Amino acid sequence: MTSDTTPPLLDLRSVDVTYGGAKEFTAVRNASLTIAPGRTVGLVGESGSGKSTLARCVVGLVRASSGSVHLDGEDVTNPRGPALASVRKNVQMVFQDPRSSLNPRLDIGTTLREVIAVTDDVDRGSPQARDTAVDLMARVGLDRALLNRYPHQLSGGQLQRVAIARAVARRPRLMLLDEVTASLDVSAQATVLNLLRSLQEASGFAVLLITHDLAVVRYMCDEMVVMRRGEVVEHGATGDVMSEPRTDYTRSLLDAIPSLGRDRWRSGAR
Ligand SMILES: Nc1ncnc2c1ncn2[C@@H]1O[C@H](COP(=O)(O)OP(=O)(O)OP(=O)(O)O)[C@@H](O)[C@H]1O
Repeated sequence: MTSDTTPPLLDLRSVDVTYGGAKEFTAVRNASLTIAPGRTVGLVGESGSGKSTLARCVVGLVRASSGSVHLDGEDVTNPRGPALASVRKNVQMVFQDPRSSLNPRLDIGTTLREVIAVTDDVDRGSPQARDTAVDLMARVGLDRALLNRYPHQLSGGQLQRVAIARAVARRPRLMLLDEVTASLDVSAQATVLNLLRSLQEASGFAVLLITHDLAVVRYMCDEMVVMRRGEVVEHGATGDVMSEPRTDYTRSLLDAIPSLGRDRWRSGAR
């Protein structure tokens, strides 16, 4: 998809993230990571290894205490001003629980049109915004009738598709997906994973996919990154890392993949 000479879309260099409080704690330590345009990179590691913190640092939700983050060659470390605008425009993050990331007081149409208004510089009540919202619903495989419903009236899988539609509306170059299928049943997982693949094929955004489920990585990701205790301990082509892990830690994670993993989602809706 991309050649080795393609400059990275995301370039983290020696990033530390330290949480304050009574006892300081370094959750990410000397982490370096590049993601080329259009690539799908899985980020795995045991609970508490720093995966979410790393992603949150990229979007500016937590500060890097040292190191740097570059997006498309631009320094967006601890973004403010133009750097923040650049991150907001180019990077979208989707979280595990769509119920807590969508405003319960807004119907789905309003939620989408608010984002469309900002992205496309149109009035949120304009016919253009309405048409784009309808188009987005079609792209994520949801009935347009759901535009008039509120979050509590949708299933978890439907809500996650709305959250993805809202992220896609910004036309990001990088999507950070933090356990987006963890709260879904296997059928809804299949729908969301296959949806992400088709959206990515159509739009070409890169993905950093955080998951505990290595079968998801095997199904979705060109590359995988392994974190342990805040450090990046392995990064390579998914097939290479899975067939020849360089650390015992990665080997132990791989041993935990359920045997049915490989083709669990192939028959899912696309
Ligand atoms: N706001 C915070 N303040 C203090 N410590 C935090 C904060 N958020 C996370 N941590 C700690 O930082 C470490 C890394 O957490 P993080 O959520 O990044 O790990 P993770 O790999 O994403 O874990 P999980 O897979 O369980 O989501 C953990 O020890 C966690 O307790």
